[in-house]
Amino acid sequence: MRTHEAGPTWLREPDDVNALYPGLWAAGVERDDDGVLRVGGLSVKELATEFGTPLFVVDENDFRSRARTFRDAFGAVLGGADVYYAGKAFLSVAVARWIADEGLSLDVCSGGELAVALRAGFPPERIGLHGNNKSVAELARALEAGVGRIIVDSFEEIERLAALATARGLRADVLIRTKVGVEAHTHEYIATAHEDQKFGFSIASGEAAGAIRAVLKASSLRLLGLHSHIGSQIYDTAGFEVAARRVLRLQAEVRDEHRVELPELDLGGGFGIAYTSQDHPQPPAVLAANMAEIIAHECAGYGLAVPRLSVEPGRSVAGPSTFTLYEVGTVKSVPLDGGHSRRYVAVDGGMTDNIRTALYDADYSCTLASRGSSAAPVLARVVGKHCESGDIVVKDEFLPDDIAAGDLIAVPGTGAYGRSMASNYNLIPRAAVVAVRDGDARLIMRRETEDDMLALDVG
Ligand SMILES: Cc1ncc(COP(=O)(O)O)c(C=O)c1O
Ligand SMILES: N[C@@H](CCCC[NH3+])C(=O)O
Repeated sequence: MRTHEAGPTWLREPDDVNALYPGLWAAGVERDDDGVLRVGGLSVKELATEFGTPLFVVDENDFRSRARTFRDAFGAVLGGADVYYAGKAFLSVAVARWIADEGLSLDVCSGGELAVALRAGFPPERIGLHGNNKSVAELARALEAGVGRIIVDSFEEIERLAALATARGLRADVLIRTKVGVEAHTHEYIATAHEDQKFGFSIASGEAAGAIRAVLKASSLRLLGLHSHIGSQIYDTAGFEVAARRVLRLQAEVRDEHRVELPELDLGGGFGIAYTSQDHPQPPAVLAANMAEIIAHECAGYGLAVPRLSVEPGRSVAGPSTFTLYEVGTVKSVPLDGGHSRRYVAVDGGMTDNIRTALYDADYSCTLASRGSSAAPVLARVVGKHCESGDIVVKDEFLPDDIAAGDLIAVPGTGAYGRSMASNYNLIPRAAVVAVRDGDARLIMRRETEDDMLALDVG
């Protein structure tokens, strides 16, 4: 007897609800003979007991190995391209140290991210500072810290930065963020290259050419190159290719107008990852080879020297390394039309640790993590504990019919834009992050406490 309504077309009823789809989980995740999930040699039951739930569990070896894979894949093309890990995906002092150890550079986009990087002792010359509205204090701090590059995003910022650098007797290295006019295939809120959005200087309108003139005129700024970031969670490489073509055409125009060849080119991040078994991301080596081919071809066509390429992956390094561990509380069966029902499985977190489902209608998957089960699969919706009906973590997943309070559920692919976008809605303390490696678990971000929140309330 089917105990569920028909699922969405992408969701196939699994033969085995205990199966782990390899593309979704960090390399160190496996199930033991009792069906308990283990990561880096530790069971999720031990982790939940020691650190509580909800808990972000990072497989440190997996994170580091993805960082290295990007470094090596891009390091192997065009005479060596640089990889700036985008800290907005997830940044802590420990993560900044992993990134430094693995030989990557770092993209920060706020004073807070810069502060974490500096506290970690991250080499400032390997940091790039982004932001469409950097404050004077943020720009000043970046200059004083010796940040390697500032990616400018507006005419006002060019003036501000030039004045701040002049006042300090410095020359700041800058890239200009362009808007290439590509409609990236992703959710509207995370597409960043169409004309009607806040980031960058439009190439089509001539704004980018104006920004180039302004930077070249400012004696306290040195123009390293152009930058483009078309959006996030993108699988289709066509958008990156169009972006590369448009930016390089502009680069050729710069050479013709100003007689300068810009030495660098940054094509941003945005590489998609798998959130369900239906997602098939491109490996970094393929991304690197495709970009290199287009760049080499366009440069040859324009007679340009090939600039030093850099990219800024965030999600594709951090996302797959981590799962969120939740404890199940209330389970409800909600009757639907046609005699069907949906199982609502409520967990002890939700939209405060994962806003992506509510914000971008994102798909996630999950599994029963604290035991195996031979019960029949039922179509379930995993929801949180917040006062919103949109507080959904996993819209549709098959879970065993005997799922019950006290079970642990794990949601893979939550290392990017989960903890980094966490909130205190409903005054729920933000979740802890634990890094697991070779049988050791280390807290890298502690759980917030009620006292932390009460301390802010000075009324
Ligand atoms: C300028 C810039 N670089 C890099 C990234 C990282 O993107 P992702 O995490 O999709 O790789 C972002 C975020 O979308 C960004 O705005
Ligand atoms: N926060 C977005 C990605 C935006 C990245 C910043 N430009 C997400 O979760 O998918």
